Amino acid sequence: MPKVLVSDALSERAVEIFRERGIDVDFQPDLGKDKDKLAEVIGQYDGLAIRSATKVTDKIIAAAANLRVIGRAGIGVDNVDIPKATARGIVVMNTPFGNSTTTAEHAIAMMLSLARQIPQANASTHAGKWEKSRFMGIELTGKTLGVIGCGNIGSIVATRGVGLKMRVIAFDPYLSPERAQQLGVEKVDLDTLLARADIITLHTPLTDKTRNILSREALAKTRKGVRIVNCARGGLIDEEALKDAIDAGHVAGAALDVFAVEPAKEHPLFGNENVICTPHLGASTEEAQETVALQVAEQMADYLLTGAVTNAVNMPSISAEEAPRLKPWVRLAEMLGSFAGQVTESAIKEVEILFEGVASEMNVKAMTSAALAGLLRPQVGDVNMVSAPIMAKERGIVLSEVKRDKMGVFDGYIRLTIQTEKQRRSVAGTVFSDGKPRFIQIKGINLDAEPAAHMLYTTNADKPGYIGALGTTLGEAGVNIAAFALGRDKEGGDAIALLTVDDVVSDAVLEKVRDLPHVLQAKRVEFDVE
Ligand SMILES: NC(=O)C1=CN([C@@H]2O[C@H](COP(=O)(O)OP(=O)(O)OC[C@H]3O[C@@H](n4cnc5c(N)ncnc54)[C@H](O)[C@@H]3O)[C@@H](O)[C@H]2O)C=CC1
Ligand SMILES: O=C(O)C(=O)COP(=O)(O)O
Repeated sequence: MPKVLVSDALSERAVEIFRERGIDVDFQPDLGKDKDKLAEVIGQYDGLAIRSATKVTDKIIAAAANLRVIGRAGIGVDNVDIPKATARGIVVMNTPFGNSTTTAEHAIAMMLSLARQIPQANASTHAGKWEKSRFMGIELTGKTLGVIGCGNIGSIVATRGVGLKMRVIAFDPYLSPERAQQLGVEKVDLDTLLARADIITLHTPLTDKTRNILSREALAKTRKGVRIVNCARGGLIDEEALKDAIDAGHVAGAALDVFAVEPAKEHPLFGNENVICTPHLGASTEEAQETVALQVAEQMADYLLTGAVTNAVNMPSISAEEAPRLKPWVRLAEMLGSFAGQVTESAIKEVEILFEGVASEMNVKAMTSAALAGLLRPQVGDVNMVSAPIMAKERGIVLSEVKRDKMGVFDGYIRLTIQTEKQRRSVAGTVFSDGKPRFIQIKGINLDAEPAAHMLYTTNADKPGYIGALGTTLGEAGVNIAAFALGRDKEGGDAIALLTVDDVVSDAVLEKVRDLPHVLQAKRVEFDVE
Protein backbone atom coordinates (compact mmCIF):
# COMPACT_ATOMS: atom_id res chain seq x y z
CA MET A 1 0.00 0.00 0.00
CA PRO A 2 1.51 3.39 -0.98
CA LYS A 3 2.31 5.74 1.87
CA VAL A 4 1.82 9.51 1.77
CA LEU A 5 3.01 12.25 4.11
CA VAL A 6 0.98 15.44 4.41
CA SER A 7 3.55 17.85 5.84
CA ASP A 8 1.58 21.10 5.60
CA ALA A 9 -1.74 22.49 6.86
CA LEU A 10 -3.95 20.95 4.15
CA SER A 11 -7.67 20.60 4.71
CA GLU A 12 -8.53 17.27 6.38
CA ARG A 13 -10.42 16.50 3.18
CA ALA A 14 -7.08 15.38 1.68
CA VAL A 15 -6.58 12.86 4.46
CA GLU A 16 -10.10 11.49 3.99
CA ILE A 17 -9.55 11.07 0.25
CA PHE A 18 -6.23 9.26 0.70
CA ARG A 19 -7.87 6.88 3.20
CA GLU A 20 -10.91 6.32 0.97
CA ARG A 21 -8.57 5.41 -1.88
CA GLY A 22 -6.70 2.89 0.29
CA ILE A 23 -3.56 4.95 0.79
CA ASP A 24 -1.73 4.96 4.08
CA VAL A 25 -1.46 8.62 5.16
CA ASP A 26 0.45 10.46 7.89
CA PHE A 27 -0.99 13.91 8.57
CA GLN A 28 1.65 16.05 10.24
CA PRO A 29 0.71 19.65 9.36
CA ASP A 30 3.74 21.23 11.07
CA LEU A 31 6.42 18.79 9.97
CA GLY A 32 7.24 20.66 6.76
CA LYS A 33 8.56 23.59 8.77
CA ASP A 34 11.23 21.36 10.36
CA LYS A 35 13.58 20.57 7.47
CA ASP A 36 15.83 18.24 9.48
CA LYS A 37 12.91 16.16 10.74
CA LEU A 38 11.45 16.06 7.24
CA ALA A 39 14.76 14.84 5.79
CA GLU A 40 14.87 12.15 8.49
CA VAL A 41 11.43 10.68 7.73
CA ILE A 42 10.87 11.34 4.02
CA GLY A 43 12.63 8.13 2.94
CA GLN A 44 9.63 6.00 3.93
CA TYR A 45 7.04 7.78 1.77
CA ASP A 46 5.85 7.33 -1.83
CA GLY A 47 4.04 10.67 -1.87
CA LEU A 48 4.41 14.08 -0.22
CA ALA A 49 1.51 16.55 -0.08
CA ILE A 50 2.46 20.17 0.66
CA ARG A 51 1.50 23.85 0.63
CA SER A 52 4.03 26.69 0.72
CA ALA A 53 5.53 26.09 4.17
CA THR A 54 7.34 22.89 3.17
CA LYS A 55 10.52 23.62 1.24
CA VAL A 56 11.36 20.59 -0.87
CA THR A 57 15.07 21.28 -1.31
CA ASP A 58 17.72 19.10 -2.97
CA LYS A 59 18.58 17.79 0.51
CA ILE A 60 15.02 16.56 1.05
CA ILE A 61 14.91 15.03 -2.43
CA ALA A 62 18.24 13.29 -1.88
CA ALA A 63 16.79 11.70 1.28
CA ALA A 64 13.52 10.73 -0.44
CA ALA A 65 14.55 7.27 -1.63
CA ASN A 66 11.02 6.04 -2.36
CA LEU A 67 9.29 9.27 -3.30
CA ARG A 68 7.30 9.11 -6.55
CA VAL A 69 5.10 12.16 -6.36
CA ILE A 70 5.00 15.60 -4.74
CA GLY A 71 1.54 17.18 -4.71
CA ARG A 72 1.24 20.93 -4.14
CA ALA A 73 -2.22 21.84 -2.83
CA GLY A 74 -2.08 25.21 -4.52
CA ILE A 75 -0.39 26.87 -7.46
CA GLY A 76 3.16 28.10 -6.87
CA VAL A 77 5.80 25.37 -6.94
CA ASP A 78 8.78 27.66 -6.36
CA ASN A 79 9.28 25.92 -2.99
CA VAL A 80 10.11 22.65 -4.79
CA ASP A 81 13.47 22.01 -6.45
CA ILE A 82 11.90 20.82 -9.68
CA PRO A 83 15.09 20.03 -11.63
CA LYS A 84 16.25 17.80 -8.76
CA ALA A 85 12.83 16.13 -8.45
CA THR A 86 12.76 15.59 -12.22
CA ALA A 87 16.25 14.11 -12.24
CA ARG A 88 15.08 11.62 -9.59
CA GLY A 89 11.93 10.75 -11.51
CA ILE A 90 9.58 12.35 -9.00
CA VAL A 91 6.42 13.76 -10.55
CA VAL A 92 5.55 17.23 -9.24
CA MET A 93 1.86 18.18 -9.46
CA ASN A 94 -0.08 21.26 -8.48
CA THR A 95 -3.72 22.35 -8.57
CA PRO A 96 -3.54 25.21 -11.06
CA PHE A 97 -7.07 26.61 -10.67
CA GLY A 98 -8.29 25.58 -7.22
CA ASN A 99 -7.41 28.79 -5.38
CA SER A 100 -7.24 31.35 -8.17
CA THR A 101 -10.56 33.12 -7.51
CA THR A 102 -9.87 33.22 -3.79
CA THR A 103 -6.41 34.71 -4.38
CA ALA A 104 -7.76 37.25 -6.86
CA GLU A 105 -10.38 38.27 -4.28
CA HIS A 106 -7.59 38.75 -1.72
CA ALA A 107 -5.74 41.01 -4.13
CA ILE A 108 -8.90 43.08 -4.64
CA ALA A 109 -9.45 43.21 -0.86
CA MET A 110 -5.86 44.40 -0.43
CA MET A 111 -6.35 47.06 -3.11
CA LEU A 112 -9.51 48.39 -1.44
CA SER A 113 -7.83 48.27 1.96
CA LEU A 114 -4.90 50.22 0.58
CA ALA A 115 -7.12 52.81 -1.09
CA ARG A 116 -9.07 53.47 2.10
CA GLN A 117 -6.49 52.49 4.78
CA ILE A 118 -9.05 50.18 6.31
CA PRO A 119 -6.67 48.14 8.53
CA GLN A 120 -5.11 51.31 9.96
CA ALA A 121 -8.51 52.96 10.47
CA ASN A 122 -9.80 49.80 12.10
CA ALA A 123 -6.90 49.66 14.59
CA SER A 124 -7.28 53.35 15.39
CA THR A 125 -11.03 53.11 15.93
CA HIS A 126 -10.64 50.03 18.16
CA ALA A 127 -8.14 52.09 20.14
CA GLY A 128 -10.90 54.67 20.76
CA LYS A 129 -9.17 57.42 18.77
CA TRP A 130 -11.90 58.38 16.23
CA GLU A 131 -9.33 59.88 13.81
CA LYS A 132 -11.81 60.81 11.07
CA SER A 133 -9.55 63.41 9.45
CA ARG A 134 -6.45 61.16 9.46
CA PHE A 135 -7.75 58.66 6.97
CA MET A 136 -8.26 60.33 3.63
CA GLY A 137 -8.49 57.72 0.87
CA ILE A 138 -8.54 57.61 -2.91
CA GLU A 139 -11.44 56.62 -5.17
CA LEU A 140 -10.73 53.67 -7.46
CA THR A 141 -13.26 54.49 -10.18
CA GLY A 142 -11.39 55.85 -13.19
CA LYS A 143 -7.97 54.94 -11.78
CA THR A 144 -5.53 52.83 -13.78
CA LEU A 145 -4.86 49.33 -12.50
CA GLY A 146 -1.65 47.77 -13.85
CA VAL A 147 -1.67 43.99 -13.79
CA ILE A 148 1.74 42.35 -14.13
CA GLY A 149 1.12 38.72 -15.12
CA CYS A 150 -2.34 38.25 -16.62
CA GLY A 151 -2.81 34.49 -16.28
CA ASN A 152 -5.48 32.74 -14.23
CA ILE A 153 -5.34 35.00 -11.20
CA GLY A 154 -4.29 38.18 -13.00
CA SER A 155 -7.18 37.93 -15.41
CA ILE A 156 -9.72 37.47 -12.60
CA VAL A 157 -8.25 40.54 -10.90
CA ALA A 158 -8.41 42.41 -14.21
CA THR A 159 -12.10 41.66 -14.75
CA ARG A 160 -12.90 42.59 -11.13
CA GLY A 161 -10.98 45.82 -11.77
CA VAL A 162 -13.12 46.49 -14.85
CA GLY A 163 -16.15 45.81 -12.63
CA LEU A 164 -14.90 48.51 -10.26
CA LYS A 165 -14.85 50.90 -13.24
CA MET A 166 -11.06 51.04 -13.32
CA ARG A 167 -8.99 51.32 -16.50
CA VAL A 168 -7.03 48.08 -16.62
CA ILE A 169 -3.68 47.71 -18.36
CA ALA A 170 -1.67 44.50 -18.36
CA PHE A 171 1.91 43.47 -18.97
CA ASP A 172 2.26 39.81 -19.85
CA PRO A 173 4.39 38.73 -22.82
CA TYR A 174 2.22 35.63 -23.25
CA LEU A 175 -1.14 37.44 -23.22
CA SER A 176 -2.69 37.32 -26.70
CA PRO A 177 -4.30 40.49 -28.07
CA GLU A 178 -7.61 38.56 -28.44
CA ARG A 179 -7.58 37.49 -24.80
CA ALA A 180 -6.72 41.04 -23.70
CA GLN A 181 -9.68 42.34 -25.66
CA GLN A 182 -11.95 39.67 -24.23
CA LEU A 183 -10.92 40.70 -20.70
CA GLY A 184 -11.36 44.39 -21.45
CA VAL A 185 -7.72 45.20 -20.71
CA GLU A 186 -5.11 47.09 -22.67
CA LYS A 187 -1.93 45.11 -23.31
CA VAL A 188 1.15 47.24 -22.69
CA ASP A 189 4.89 46.81 -22.18
CA LEU A 190 6.34 46.94 -18.69
CA ASP A 191 7.67 50.50 -18.89
CA THR A 192 4.28 51.78 -20.06
CA LEU A 193 2.56 49.97 -17.21
CA LEU A 194 5.00 51.39 -14.69
CA ALA A 195 4.53 54.90 -16.04
CA ARG A 196 0.73 54.80 -16.18
CA ALA A 197 -0.56 52.66 -13.31
CA ASP A 198 -2.06 54.22 -10.17
CA ILE A 199 -2.12 50.77 -8.62
CA ILE A 200 0.17 47.92 -9.61
CA THR A 201 -0.77 44.34 -8.78
CA LEU A 202 1.60 41.40 -9.30
CA HIS A 203 0.43 37.99 -10.53
CA THR A 204 3.37 36.20 -12.15
CA PRO A 205 4.99 33.04 -10.84
CA LEU A 206 8.40 33.50 -9.21
CA THR A 207 11.00 32.39 -11.76
CA ASP A 208 14.50 33.52 -12.67
CA LYS A 209 12.89 35.84 -15.22
CA THR A 210 10.37 37.45 -12.87
CA ARG A 211 12.53 37.68 -9.73
CA ASN A 212 12.79 41.37 -8.80
CA ILE A 213 10.54 42.41 -11.66
CA LEU A 214 9.77 45.43 -9.44
CA SER A 215 13.44 46.28 -9.03
CA ARG A 216 14.81 49.60 -7.77
CA GLU A 217 15.03 50.78 -11.40
CA ALA A 218 11.47 49.65 -12.15
CA LEU A 219 10.12 51.38 -9.03
CA ALA A 220 11.86 54.56 -10.12
CA LYS A 221 9.82 54.45 -13.34
CA THR A 222 6.47 54.34 -11.53
CA ARG A 223 4.19 57.37 -11.03
CA LYS A 224 4.54 59.31 -7.83
CA GLY A 225 1.79 58.18 -5.48
CA VAL A 226 1.55 54.68 -6.96
CA ARG A 227 0.22 51.91 -4.70
CA ILE A 228 1.50 48.35 -4.96
CA VAL A 229 -0.28 45.09 -4.22
CA ASN A 230 1.61 41.79 -4.07
CA CYS A 231 -0.36 38.60 -3.60
CA ALA A 232 1.98 36.50 -5.78
CA ARG A 233 5.51 36.00 -4.39
CA GLY A 234 7.77 38.15 -2.21
CA GLY A 235 10.78 37.72 -4.49
CA LEU A 236 9.05 39.69 -7.25
CA ILE A 237 9.81 42.98 -5.48
CA ASP A 238 13.10 44.41 -4.28
CA GLU A 239 11.85 44.90 -0.72
CA GLU A 240 14.67 47.28 0.33
CA ALA A 241 14.00 49.46 -2.72
CA LEU A 242 10.27 49.42 -1.94
CA LYS A 243 10.98 50.61 1.60
CA ASP A 244 13.17 53.43 0.28
CA ALA A 245 10.50 54.44 -2.25
CA ILE A 246 7.81 54.52 0.47
CA ASP A 247 10.07 56.43 2.87
CA ALA A 248 10.82 58.93 0.10
CA GLY A 249 7.08 59.45 -0.44
CA HIS A 250 7.26 58.20 -4.04
CA VAL A 251 5.21 55.04 -3.43
CA ALA A 252 2.08 55.95 -1.46
CA GLY A 253 1.51 52.48 -0.03
CA ALA A 254 1.92 48.77 -0.42
CA ALA A 255 -0.25 45.78 0.46
CA LEU A 256 1.83 42.65 0.82
CA ASP A 257 0.59 39.12 1.32
CA VAL A 258 3.91 37.51 0.46
CA PHE A 259 7.53 38.10 1.43
CA ALA A 260 10.94 37.19 0.11
CA VAL A 261 11.57 35.14 3.25
CA GLU A 262 8.65 33.32 4.85
CA PRO A 263 7.51 33.01 7.51
CA ALA A 264 8.23 36.74 7.79
CA LYS A 265 8.57 37.31 11.51
CA GLU A 266 10.49 40.53 11.07
CA HIS A 267 10.77 42.80 8.08
CA PRO A 268 12.00 46.31 7.27
CA LEU A 269 8.46 47.28 6.21
CA PHE A 270 6.72 46.07 9.38
CA GLY A 271 5.34 48.95 11.40
CA ASN A 272 5.26 51.30 8.37
CA GLU A 273 1.93 53.13 8.45
CA ASN A 274 1.58 52.96 4.67
CA VAL A 275 2.07 49.23 4.47
CA ILE A 276 -0.61 46.58 4.94
CA CYS A 277 0.50 43.01 5.52
CA THR A 278 -1.16 39.61 5.66
CA PRO A 279 0.65 36.33 6.37
CA HIS A 280 0.38 34.66 2.92
CA LEU A 281 -3.40 34.40 3.17
CA GLY A 282 -4.16 34.65 -0.56
CA ALA A 283 -5.38 31.07 -0.83
CA SER A 284 -6.85 30.84 2.64
CA THR A 285 -10.58 30.46 2.23
CA GLU A 286 -12.61 27.44 3.25
CA GLU A 287 -13.69 26.94 -0.34
CA ALA A 288 -10.24 27.12 -1.91
CA GLN A 289 -8.60 24.96 0.74
CA GLU A 290 -11.25 22.28 0.41
CA THR A 291 -10.91 22.34 -3.39
CA VAL A 292 -7.12 22.18 -3.55
CA ALA A 293 -6.88 19.50 -0.85
CA LEU A 294 -9.44 17.32 -2.60
CA GLN A 295 -7.82 17.82 -6.00
CA VAL A 296 -4.29 17.16 -4.91
CA ALA A 297 -5.24 14.03 -2.98
CA GLU A 298 -7.21 12.66 -5.96
CA GLN A 299 -4.36 13.44 -8.35
CA MET A 300 -1.72 11.87 -6.11
CA ALA A 301 -3.86 8.80 -5.42
CA ASP A 302 -4.54 8.36 -9.14
CA TYR A 303 -0.84 8.49 -9.89
CA LEU A 304 0.21 6.17 -7.09
CA LEU A 305 -2.53 3.63 -7.78
CA THR A 306 -3.00 3.76 -11.57
CA GLY A 307 -0.17 5.78 -13.09
CA ALA A 308 -2.55 8.53 -14.24
CA VAL A 309 -0.84 11.92 -14.35
CA THR A 310 -2.81 15.17 -13.96
CA ASN A 311 -1.44 18.71 -13.62
CA ALA A 312 2.16 17.61 -13.42
CA VAL A 313 4.65 20.39 -14.03
CA ASN A 314 7.38 17.98 -15.12
CA MET A 315 5.58 15.25 -17.04
CA PRO A 316 2.92 14.86 -19.77
CA SER A 317 -0.60 14.12 -18.56
CA ILE A 318 -2.08 10.61 -18.59
CA SER A 319 -5.79 10.43 -17.79
CA ALA A 320 -7.18 7.87 -15.33
CA GLU A 321 -9.30 6.38 -18.16
CA GLU A 322 -6.37 5.90 -20.52
CA ALA A 323 -3.80 4.82 -17.91
CA PRO A 324 -4.69 1.07 -17.94
CA ARG A 325 -4.85 0.93 -21.75
CA LEU A 326 -1.71 2.96 -22.14
CA LYS A 327 0.36 1.01 -19.61
CA PRO A 328 1.37 -1.92 -21.88
CA TRP A 329 2.18 0.50 -24.71
CA VAL A 330 4.33 2.61 -22.43
CA ARG A 331 6.07 -0.58 -21.41
CA LEU A 332 6.54 -1.57 -25.05
CA ALA A 333 7.95 1.88 -25.86
CA GLU A 334 10.42 1.58 -23.00
CA MET A 335 11.48 -1.89 -24.22
CA LEU A 336 11.97 -0.67 -27.79
CA GLY A 337 14.08 2.18 -26.44
CA SER A 338 15.95 -0.22 -24.21
CA PHE A 339 16.69 -2.59 -27.10
CA ALA A 340 18.04 0.24 -29.24
CA GLY A 341 20.02 1.66 -26.32
CA GLN A 342 21.59 -1.70 -25.48
CA VAL A 343 22.75 -2.48 -29.00
CA THR A 344 24.06 1.04 -29.63
CA GLU A 345 27.45 2.12 -28.47
CA SER A 346 27.92 5.47 -30.17
CA ALA A 347 26.28 8.81 -29.40
CA ILE A 348 22.65 9.12 -30.47
CA LYS A 349 21.96 12.13 -32.65
CA GLU A 350 18.36 11.68 -33.75
CA VAL A 351 15.35 9.74 -32.56
CA GLU A 352 12.26 9.23 -34.67
CA ILE A 353 9.21 7.51 -33.24
CA LEU A 354 6.40 6.37 -35.48
CA PHE A 355 3.04 5.61 -33.87
CA GLU A 356 0.68 3.71 -36.13
CA GLY A 357 -3.00 2.79 -35.76
CA VAL A 358 -4.23 2.43 -32.17
CA ALA A 359 -0.84 3.58 -30.87
CA SER A 360 -1.30 6.92 -32.64
CA GLU A 361 -4.65 7.45 -30.91
CA MET A 362 -3.11 7.24 -27.45
CA ASN A 363 -0.95 9.57 -25.41
CA VAL A 364 2.17 9.63 -27.53
CA LYS A 365 4.00 11.98 -25.15
CA ALA A 366 3.98 9.34 -22.43
CA MET A 367 5.18 6.65 -24.86
CA THR A 368 7.90 8.94 -26.19
CA SER A 369 9.11 9.70 -22.66
CA ALA A 370 9.25 5.97 -21.92
CA ALA A 371 11.09 5.19 -25.17
CA LEU A 372 13.66 7.89 -24.40
CA ALA A 373 14.11 6.57 -20.88
CA GLY A 374 14.74 3.05 -22.19
CA LEU A 375 17.07 4.35 -24.87
CA LEU A 376 19.19 6.53 -22.58
CA ARG A 377 19.39 4.18 -19.59
CA PRO A 378 22.21 1.97 -20.95
CA GLN A 379 24.23 5.11 -21.66
CA VAL A 380 23.47 7.37 -18.68
CA GLY A 381 22.13 5.06 -15.98
CA ASP A 382 19.66 6.82 -13.73
CA VAL A 383 16.93 8.03 -16.06
CA ASN A 384 13.17 7.58 -16.13
CA MET A 385 10.05 8.81 -17.89
CA VAL A 386 10.11 12.07 -15.99
CA SER A 387 13.74 12.97 -16.60
CA ALA A 388 14.31 11.39 -20.03
CA PRO A 389 12.92 14.17 -22.29
CA ILE A 390 15.08 16.77 -20.54
CA MET A 391 18.15 14.53 -20.63
CA ALA A 392 17.63 13.88 -24.34
CA LYS A 393 17.38 17.62 -24.97
CA GLU A 394 20.49 18.30 -22.91
CA ARG A 395 22.35 15.79 -25.08
CA GLY A 396 21.23 17.59 -28.21
CA ILE A 397 19.19 14.63 -29.46
CA VAL A 398 16.78 15.72 -32.18
CA LEU A 399 13.40 14.11 -31.60
CA SER A 400 10.54 13.66 -34.02
CA GLU A 401 7.22 11.96 -33.47
CA VAL A 402 5.05 10.83 -36.36
CA LYS A 403 1.45 9.60 -36.08
CA ARG A 404 -0.04 7.48 -38.84
CA ASP A 405 -3.36 5.69 -39.45
CA LYS A 406 -3.36 1.86 -39.56
CA MET A 407 -1.71 0.65 -42.76
CA GLY A 408 -0.38 -2.85 -42.08
CA VAL A 409 -1.65 -6.05 -40.50
CA PHE A 410 -1.29 -4.86 -36.92
CA ASP A 411 -3.99 -2.75 -35.26
CA GLY A 412 -1.17 -0.57 -34.10
CA TYR A 413 2.56 -0.51 -33.54
CA ILE A 414 5.45 1.73 -32.55
CA ARG A 415 8.64 1.99 -34.55
CA LEU A 416 11.69 3.60 -33.02
CA THR A 417 14.47 4.70 -35.35
CA ILE A 418 17.69 6.13 -34.07
CA GLN A 419 20.51 7.79 -35.94
CA THR A 420 23.93 7.61 -34.35
CA GLU A 421 27.20 9.00 -35.62
CA LYS A 422 27.76 5.66 -37.32
CA GLN A 423 24.48 4.15 -38.35
CA ARG A 424 20.70 4.09 -38.40
CA ARG A 425 18.83 1.47 -36.39
CA SER A 426 15.17 0.71 -36.13
CA VAL A 427 13.05 -1.56 -34.01
CA ALA A 428 9.28 -1.93 -33.99
CA GLY A 429 6.84 -3.60 -31.67
CA THR A 430 3.21 -4.04 -30.84
CA VAL A 431 1.04 -5.08 -27.91
CA PHE A 432 -0.84 -8.35 -28.38
CA SER A 433 -4.33 -8.90 -27.00
CA ASP A 434 -2.74 -10.62 -23.97
CA GLY A 435 -1.31 -7.18 -23.07
CA LYS A 436 2.24 -8.41 -23.70
CA PRO A 437 4.74 -6.54 -25.83
CA ARG A 438 6.19 -8.16 -28.96
CA PHE A 439 9.04 -7.09 -31.20
CA ILE A 440 7.81 -7.35 -34.77
CA GLN A 441 10.59 -5.80 -36.77
CA ILE A 442 14.28 -5.05 -36.37
CA LYS A 443 16.28 -3.27 -39.08
CA GLY A 444 13.18 -3.44 -41.26
CA ILE A 445 13.20 -7.26 -41.03
CA ASN A 446 10.04 -8.90 -39.71
CA LEU A 447 10.16 -11.34 -36.81
CA ASP A 448 8.08 -12.18 -33.76
CA ALA A 449 9.82 -12.11 -30.40
CA GLU A 450 8.59 -11.57 -26.86
CA PRO A 451 11.07 -9.49 -24.84
CA ALA A 452 12.58 -11.59 -22.04
CA ALA A 453 15.03 -11.20 -19.18
CA HIS A 454 18.04 -12.64 -21.07
CA MET A 455 18.35 -12.40 -24.83
CA LEU A 456 20.98 -12.66 -27.49
CA TYR A 457 20.73 -10.57 -30.65
CA THR A 458 22.78 -11.37 -33.70
CA THR A 459 22.96 -10.12 -37.25
CA ASN A 460 24.49 -12.29 -39.93
CA ALA A 461 24.71 -12.94 -43.62
CA ASP A 462 21.90 -15.32 -44.62
CA LYS A 463 24.02 -18.41 -45.36
CA PRO A 464 23.26 -22.11 -44.69
CA GLY A 465 24.68 -23.55 -41.48
CA TYR A 466 24.63 -20.40 -39.36
CA ILE A 467 21.63 -21.30 -37.21
CA GLY A 468 22.97 -24.79 -36.53
CA ALA A 469 26.39 -23.40 -35.64
CA LEU A 470 24.84 -20.83 -33.30
CA GLY A 471 22.75 -23.53 -31.56
CA THR A 472 25.76 -25.79 -31.19
CA THR A 473 27.96 -22.98 -29.82
CA LEU A 474 25.36 -22.06 -27.21
CA GLY A 475 24.72 -25.71 -26.35
CA GLU A 476 28.42 -26.38 -25.82
CA ALA A 477 28.61 -23.33 -23.55
CA GLY A 478 25.68 -24.69 -21.49
CA VAL A 479 23.32 -21.90 -22.59
CA ASN A 480 19.76 -23.19 -22.88
CA ILE A 481 17.66 -21.62 -25.65
CA ALA A 482 14.05 -20.92 -24.66
CA ALA A 483 12.88 -19.19 -27.86
CA PHE A 484 14.42 -18.49 -31.23
CA ALA A 485 13.08 -15.71 -33.49
CA LEU A 486 14.54 -15.33 -36.96
CA GLY A 487 14.11 -13.06 -39.93
CA ARG A 488 15.85 -11.96 -43.10
CA ASP A 489 15.33 -9.26 -45.66
CA LYS A 490 15.77 -11.59 -48.65
CA GLU A 491 17.21 -14.99 -49.47
CA GLY A 492 20.97 -14.77 -49.04
CA GLY A 493 20.65 -11.19 -47.74
CA ASP A 494 20.82 -9.77 -44.19
CA ALA A 495 19.46 -11.95 -41.39
CA ILE A 496 18.74 -11.36 -37.73
CA ALA A 497 18.20 -13.65 -34.77
CA LEU A 498 16.76 -12.77 -31.38
CA LEU A 499 17.11 -15.62 -28.91
CA THR A 500 15.66 -15.98 -25.46
CA VAL A 501 18.02 -17.84 -23.16
CA ASP A 502 17.72 -19.01 -19.58
CA ASP A 503 20.71 -17.17 -18.14
CA VAL A 504 22.90 -14.16 -18.74
CA VAL A 505 24.94 -14.48 -21.94
CA SER A 506 28.55 -14.19 -20.75
CA ASP A 507 31.24 -12.18 -22.52
CA ALA A 508 33.03 -15.46 -23.34
CA VAL A 509 29.94 -16.85 -25.08
CA LEU A 510 29.47 -13.58 -26.96
CA GLU A 511 33.06 -13.83 -28.21
CA LYS A 512 32.48 -17.39 -29.42
CA VAL A 513 29.34 -16.33 -31.27
CA ARG A 514 31.16 -13.39 -32.84
CA ASP A 515 33.83 -15.83 -34.12
CA LEU A 516 31.26 -17.90 -36.03
CA PRO A 517 31.29 -17.57 -39.82
CA HIS A 518 28.81 -15.07 -41.31
CA VAL A 519 28.19 -13.23 -38.02
CA LEU A 520 28.14 -9.45 -38.33
CA GLN A 521 27.39 -8.62 -34.72
CA ALA A 522 26.29 -10.32 -31.51
CA LYS A 523 24.91 -8.43 -28.53
CA ARG A 524 23.53 -9.31 -25.13
CA VAL A 525 20.12 -7.72 -24.52
CA GLU A 526 18.30 -7.79 -21.19
CA PHE A 527 14.89 -6.61 -20.10
CA ASP A 528 13.13 -6.09 -16.81
CA VAL A 529 10.20 -8.46 -17.13
CA GLU A 530 7.68 -9.28 -14.41
N1 LIG B 1 -0.75 34.58 -2.18
C1 LIG B 1 -1.16 33.36 -2.40
O1 LIG B 1 -1.60 32.70 -1.48
C2 LIG B 1 -1.11 32.79 -3.77
C3 LIG B 1 -0.16 33.16 -4.66
N2 LIG B 1 -0.12 32.61 -5.90
C4 LIG B 1 0.93 33.04 -6.83
O2 LIG B 1 0.34 33.58 -7.99
C5 LIG B 1 1.08 33.18 -9.11
C6 LIG B 1 0.26 33.28 -10.37
O3 LIG B 1 -0.74 32.29 -10.37
P1 LIG B 1 -1.65 32.01 -11.66
O4 LIG B 1 -2.28 33.25 -12.13
O5 LIG B 1 -2.51 30.88 -11.33
O6 LIG B 1 -0.55 31.56 -12.69
P2 LIG B 1 -0.66 31.54 -14.28
O7 LIG B 1 0.44 30.70 -14.75
O8 LIG B 1 -2.05 31.27 -14.69
O9 LIG B 1 -0.36 33.05 -14.66
C7 LIG B 1 0.90 33.62 -14.57
C8 LIG B 1 1.04 34.61 -15.70
O10 LIG B 1 2.29 35.27 -15.58
C9 LIG B 1 2.77 35.48 -16.88
N3 LIG B 1 4.20 35.70 -16.88
C10 LIG B 1 5.19 34.77 -16.83
N4 LIG B 1 6.37 35.37 -16.90
C11 LIG B 1 6.13 36.69 -16.98
C12 LIG B 1 6.97 37.83 -17.06
N5 LIG B 1 8.30 37.70 -17.07
N6 LIG B 1 6.38 39.04 -17.11
C13 LIG B 1 5.04 39.17 -17.09
N7 LIG B 1 4.20 38.13 -17.02
C14 LIG B 1 4.75 36.91 -16.96
C15 LIG B 1 2.37 34.24 -17.64
O11 LIG B 1 2.33 34.48 -19.02
C16 LIG B 1 1.01 33.95 -17.07
O12 LIG B 1 -0.01 34.50 -17.87
C17 LIG B 1 1.52 31.77 -8.73
O13 LIG B 1 2.64 31.36 -9.47
C18 LIG B 1 1.80 31.88 -7.28
O14 LIG B 1 3.15 32.19 -7.08
C19 LIG B 1 -1.05 31.69 -6.30
C20 LIG B 1 -2.03 31.28 -5.45
C21 LIG B 1 -2.13 31.78 -4.10
O1 LIG C 1 -1.07 28.38 -4.26
C1 LIG C 1 -0.15 29.17 -4.08
O2 LIG C 1 0.71 29.44 -4.92
C2 LIG C 1 -0.02 29.84 -2.80
O3 LIG C 1 0.83 30.69 -2.66
C3 LIG C 1 -0.87 29.42 -1.67
O4 LIG C 1 0.00 29.12 -0.63
P1 LIG C 1 -0.49 28.31 0.66
O5 LIG C 1 -1.01 27.01 0.16
O6 LIG C 1 -1.56 29.12 1.29
O7 LIG C 1 0.70 28.14 1.52
